[in-house]
Amino acid sequence: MSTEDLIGWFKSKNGFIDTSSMGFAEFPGHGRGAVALKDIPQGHTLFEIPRDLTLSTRTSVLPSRLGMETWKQSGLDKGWAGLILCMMWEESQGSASKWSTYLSSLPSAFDTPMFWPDKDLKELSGTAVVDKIGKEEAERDFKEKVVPAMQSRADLFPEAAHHHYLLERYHIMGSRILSRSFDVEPWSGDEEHIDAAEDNDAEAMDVDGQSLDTRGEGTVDDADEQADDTLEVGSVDLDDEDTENSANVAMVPIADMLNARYGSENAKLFYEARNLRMVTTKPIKTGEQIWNTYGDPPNSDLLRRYGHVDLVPVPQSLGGIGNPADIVEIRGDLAVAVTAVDPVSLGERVDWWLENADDDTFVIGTDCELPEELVSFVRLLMMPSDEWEKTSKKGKLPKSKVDVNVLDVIEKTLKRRMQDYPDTLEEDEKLLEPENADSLSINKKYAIIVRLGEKRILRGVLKRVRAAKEKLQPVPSSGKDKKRAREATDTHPRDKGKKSKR
Ligand SMILES: C[S@@+](CC[C@H](N)C(=O)[O-])C[C@H]1O[C@@H](n2cnc3c(N)ncnc32)[C@H](O)[C@@H]1O
Repeated sequence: MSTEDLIGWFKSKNGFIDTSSMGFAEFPGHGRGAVALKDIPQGHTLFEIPRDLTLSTRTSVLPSRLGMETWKQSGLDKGWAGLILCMMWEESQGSASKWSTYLSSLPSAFDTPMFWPDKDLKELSGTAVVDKIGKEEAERDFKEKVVPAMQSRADLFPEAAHHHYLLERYHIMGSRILSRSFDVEPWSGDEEHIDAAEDNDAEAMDVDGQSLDTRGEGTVDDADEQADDTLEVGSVDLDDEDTENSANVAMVPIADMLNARYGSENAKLFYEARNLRMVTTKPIKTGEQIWNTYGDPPNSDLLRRYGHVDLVPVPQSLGGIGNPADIVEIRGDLAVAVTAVDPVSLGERVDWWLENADDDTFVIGTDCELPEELVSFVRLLMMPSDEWEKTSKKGKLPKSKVDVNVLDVIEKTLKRRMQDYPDTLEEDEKLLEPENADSLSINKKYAIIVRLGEKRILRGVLKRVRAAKEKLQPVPSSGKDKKRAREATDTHPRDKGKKSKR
């Protein structure tokens, strides 16, 4: 499907696109993307998509054909199963579907870990990607929600169209949603606002208090101020329980052809009553790529959802090149495993924490700062029994104050976390050196980039923890003193607490 055919279809369905300002081109390594055909000022409308041209469970007629009761009973109103079924069904309608041209323009092959062989997936061991791929959950939804709904209505899903409803197609549609959908909330403006927009199409619409001409230059001074009115590609990772948000997940033709790179956004999609509007948020020079934002996620999420990673300049301590949005996740149970408290009390403390803090994973970013919650959690695990009793009664989380013993447990936790990766940081750095990197497959290279980003954060935070420990407890110079210092660090706070009580 050529881009011209897609644009022709878009215009025929009342979409607007300023083809004098923007075009589409292949960008090596990025696939297709949008390009400025002339200098474009900030606040310029690049294109507008009528809301009824977005494809969601709200706009497809399938849910009403199936009957809303059956739709809900089958669980198709939760998660992505409903939208996937709509997309498969619309595709099966051929040219009778409003979205036929659009659907045939979408990719059917993906580089995401969902489709990686086990050998490549092993390269991601220890990273935040592995547990979030969701292949089994998708297959369960297919079996439990989609197949029974289809079997109940042979009139809507005839045997002859069987090939549109294979598990393989289900995964492809799921990946299209993962990498290209937007979270499109219904218009929440009051009736008056909608009427005004209906009455006078040429009237400037108000977006977050700022006026934008309907088709031309506007006054988007600060995109950040407008964040609430803007949409990001792939902004929804759905909880299976979430009914309301499921209906918001929408495929948005043309808007999903823009690429994104960390900190590069120069255009954004804005909500309006009847349309979604892509507006430049910065001046763009002729020949430059027009970038949307995917919300600047860490490389682990970029790889999982979109199949690529971002590499931009970062401080030397983080390797000089990487993704500033990278994170490393520390599961609370690692801290529990390295804390020597009696198991009964430990279990009670963990349950109490989960009830009161609702956080079983701690996230560290590229600033390599210790999360306050992790410090608070470790303090909770380590506090003497009498203090624990008081804390549990008060229902207040411990202060995130560090001492040598808390830092010691955190250091052990971080070291333990580092062991989740089969290879060391130094081995990974070596693999990415130019003389070795060329022989790596793209999957392996991306996996190394993701795990190295996480490991460098761990190294950074470990360095900080050790420095803080040293500051609190300077290492004495004589060998004898060193031994004593080691013993003091290793002393468990419960013992310390008992000692101070005596
Ligand atoms: C919303 S689509 C954008 C349009 C897409 N390039 C196409 O050819 O249709 C998202 C996909 O574009 C590609 N992409 C976007 N930004 C990229 C980047 N910075 N580097 C590499 N690939 C990128 C990835 O394959 C991603 O899954």
